[in-house]
Amino acid sequence: MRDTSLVYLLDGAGRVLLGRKRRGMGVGKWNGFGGKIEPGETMRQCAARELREESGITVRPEDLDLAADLYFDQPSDGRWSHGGMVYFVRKWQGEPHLSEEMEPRWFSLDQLPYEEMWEADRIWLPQLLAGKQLRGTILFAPDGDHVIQSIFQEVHLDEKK
Ligand SMILES: COc1nc(N)nc2c1ncn2[C@H]1C[C@H](O)[C@@H](COP(=O)(O)OP(=O)(O)OP(=O)(O)O)O1
Repeated sequence: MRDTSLVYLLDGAGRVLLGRKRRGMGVGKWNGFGGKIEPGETMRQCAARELREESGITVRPEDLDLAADLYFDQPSDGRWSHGGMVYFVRKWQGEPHLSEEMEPRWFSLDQLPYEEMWEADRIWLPQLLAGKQLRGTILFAPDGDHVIQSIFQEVHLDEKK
């Protein structure tokens, strides 16, 4: 699969914007906003486009703060393996709205719905929210949903804006 972006809005008042996926990979789960990179795009452009398409929110690619460089490893069917760049953003324009792909909702940072999120999120997302930058690999079980193993390393991520 093509590499993907994943964006979380932070409102500076202790809340994060998540979306409940309404179709495709991870349907029914709360997640950040994102999707597959298109030919000719940078990952930041992909992140800004996917966020706009899925929530109506507009951001400048250079306002995205890179937080993690992940690899979603699906050994039972390598076609689903892909990289995922995770960003936080604190400056945006517009109000989140329902789209074909996502139902947006603000959550308090101390009450994230981990039971209804991807299994490994509870390991890496709190670390990113605490200000760490991570590189990591998440190894999926053959069902493509449950996680067998995940490995994360704190790093300094440097990406051209
Ligand atoms: C551990 O696995 C995952 N965890 C989290 N938190 N997010 C994940 C995981 N695996 C994939 N994702 C994210 C990465 C992307 O943001 C989406 C998948 O992208 P999608 O398939 O929805 O891409 P689109 O281009 O939007 O799809 P369409 O072809 O439907 O437009 O999930």
